[in-house]
Amino acid sequence: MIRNLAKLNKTIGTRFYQTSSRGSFNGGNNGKTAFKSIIGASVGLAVLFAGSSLLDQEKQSEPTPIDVKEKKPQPPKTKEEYQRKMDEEYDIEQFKYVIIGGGTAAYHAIDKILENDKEATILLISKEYDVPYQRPPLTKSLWATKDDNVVNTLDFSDWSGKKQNLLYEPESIYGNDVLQFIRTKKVVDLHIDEKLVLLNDGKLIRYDKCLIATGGEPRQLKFTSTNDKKISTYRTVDDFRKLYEFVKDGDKHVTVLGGGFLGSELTCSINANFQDKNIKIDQVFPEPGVLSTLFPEYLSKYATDEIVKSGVKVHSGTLIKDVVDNSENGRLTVTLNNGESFETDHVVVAAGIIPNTNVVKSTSLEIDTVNGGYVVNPELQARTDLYVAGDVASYYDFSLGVRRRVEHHDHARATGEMAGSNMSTKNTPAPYTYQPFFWSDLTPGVGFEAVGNTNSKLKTFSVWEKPSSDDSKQSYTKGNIYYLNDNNVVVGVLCYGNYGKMDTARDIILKRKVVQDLNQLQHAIDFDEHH
Ligand SMILES: Cc1cc2nc3c(=O)[nH]c(=O)nc-3n(C[C@H](O)[C@H](O)[C@H](O)COP(=O)(O)OP(=O)(O)OC[C@H]3O[C@@H](n4cnc5c(N)ncnc54)[C@H](O)[C@@H]3O)c2cc1C
Ligand SMILES: NC(=O)c1ccc[n+]([C@@H]2O[C@H](COP(=O)([O-])OP(=O)(O)OC[C@H]3O[C@@H](n4cnc5c(N)ncnc54)[C@H](O)[C@@H]3O)[C@@H](O)[C@H]2O)c1
Ligand SMILES: NC(=O)c1ccc[n+]([C@@H]2O[C@H](COP(=O)([O-])OP(=O)(O)OC[C@H]3O[C@@H](n4cnc5c(N)ncnc54)[C@H](O)[C@@H]3O)[C@@H](O)[C@H]2O)c1
Repeated sequence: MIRNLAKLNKTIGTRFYQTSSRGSFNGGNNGKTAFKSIIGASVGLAVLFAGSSLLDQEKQSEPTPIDVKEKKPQPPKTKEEYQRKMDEEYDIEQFKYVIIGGGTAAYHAIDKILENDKEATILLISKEYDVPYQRPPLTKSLWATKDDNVVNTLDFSDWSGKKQNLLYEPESIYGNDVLQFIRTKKVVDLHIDEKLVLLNDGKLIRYDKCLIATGGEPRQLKFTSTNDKKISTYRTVDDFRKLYEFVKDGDKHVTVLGGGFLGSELTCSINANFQDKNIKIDQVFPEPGVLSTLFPEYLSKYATDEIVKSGVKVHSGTLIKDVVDNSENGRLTVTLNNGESFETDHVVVAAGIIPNTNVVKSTSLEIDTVNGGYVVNPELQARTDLYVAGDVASYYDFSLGVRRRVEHHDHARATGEMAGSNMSTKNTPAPYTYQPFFWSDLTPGVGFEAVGNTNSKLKTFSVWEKPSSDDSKQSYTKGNIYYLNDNNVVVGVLCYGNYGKMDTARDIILKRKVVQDLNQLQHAIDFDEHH
């Protein structure tokens, strides 16, 4: 914290916000960001810094003796006066906006607040060290740089070859009179009536409006070995740095537990980029194939076969029974529930996330007992002046007509923007009616964008482009998969290898048309030509 403040202090007087260089994507904000040039005087800067620097220190000043004869202490007359006295006594700093969590939803909320409110004072609190960054490249492009210095630069090229950096904005834009950043501190409670946030070091902060954007925590599994250097979860840039440092010199065996998005993407990226350095991977998961909660059975099988062909040893339909330290060779022994066992150097557990709903303890906030997460109204409020966005929000999906929770990037971006906008608008807050998309890339032939309810338990109808002669080896190159509910209404669409179709897919879902004859869907979405 002190180190951070020292760093932040260096930026005093700069008040310089950089425009993001990132491009736009389907449903994105067209690359526009309010982290833009705001150059001006640093009014109030000293006050905020002085306040922040006290966050980690005990209050040192002696109490001033009161002359009892001259002045009788008067009880506070108004709530505001009471608050002011309390804030002075306990060194409580006040911010117009307090954002809990330093991820994607938080970043986009701040961006909107800066756009709407020129008087904003914002405090961002994250339990991570790093300033907000995007997570998708952690399982994709960051592994493909062929530059071991990537752990320091976090520079990479995206799928189109465009140069990117993992951080949404450079460090230097945090820490000034408008935007403060507290890192490596956890919010442990919220007093909603008093509008107070409690940090794990005992400090209190007062807000006018607050956003909970705490995402989720990787599910931990218990094994006999408790060696947390060799058995890890994977969610943060720090997890990336550690795993990359571990595999970069080659000659290792890695076990990935999980056949969902994270386990499958990570397996494919490490395998594709480090196979030539003799990194061997076993992937273990209970489902019959990868991404089987999403892909129809035949496609999950195809994707799994592709991963096997790329050199990974896949154990589908299998659970890891235990992981034990092997004292003879310092490695780990993995035992499977089918009786097999093998030696490994590292186990990555990718077994889903648990939404972080542990920030409000002294007041009850409704938690969705089915989907998890804090229940919000259409304006993304859990209570007046308290908003929730991203992975941790349980919201009502207007176009699907169900309450749900979405654990994907575009939803975090869009709800972050919406919450930030609603927190700072002078107008009536707007409802979140957007239908977010998500995407994944595994092996070079396995990649897609999808929108809506794409649960593989639903009835699906797939339309595949006939492969050209060059593609003849690959069975599935480009296709559109439609997910239909019991009433034969399309509720989800997955465009496999067929990019830029999400708006058309959204329109189909929004129309809620009963599909009388599935062949009507044959040409509902065309195939793009440039890939
Ligand atoms: C490796 C990886 C790859 C992904 N790839 C894709 C992809 O390709 N496509 C896609 O659509 N989605 C992808 N996702 C999912 C997407 O990144 C998430 O849905 C998104 O990051 C959620 O954003 P969020 O802001 O809600 O939460 P997060 O980004 O998780 O941010 C939450 C932040 O809050 C902090 N925090 C939590 N509790 C507290 C507390 N009490 N006090 C202070 N801070 C706290 C956390 O440390 C974290 O910094 C990926 C996820 C991961 C992990
Ligand atoms: N604003 C948004 O909604 C949004 C969404 C996703 C990614 N991004 C940005 O994209 C940048 C790149 O991120 P990344 O490298 O982790 O993701 P990526 O390169 O895997 O994909 C990013 C986007 O490109 C699409 N895509 C992937 N492969 C494609 C292909 N072969 N042809 C056409 N489109 C394809 C994806 O569906 C996704 O929309 C990041 O800067 C990120 O912030 C923005
Ligand atoms: N492209 C993307 O959208 C993308 C990419 C990476 C990560 N993410 C997000 O990151 C988070 C983590 O991803 P994930 O793949 O871990 O979650 P997931 O829910 O997609 O998959 C979880 C996997 O772990 C397995 N699993 C769960 N409990 C288990 C247990 N007790 N024993 C053995 N296996 C168990 C499941 O069977 C499944 O294979 C999710 O929110 C995900 O949406 C998204």
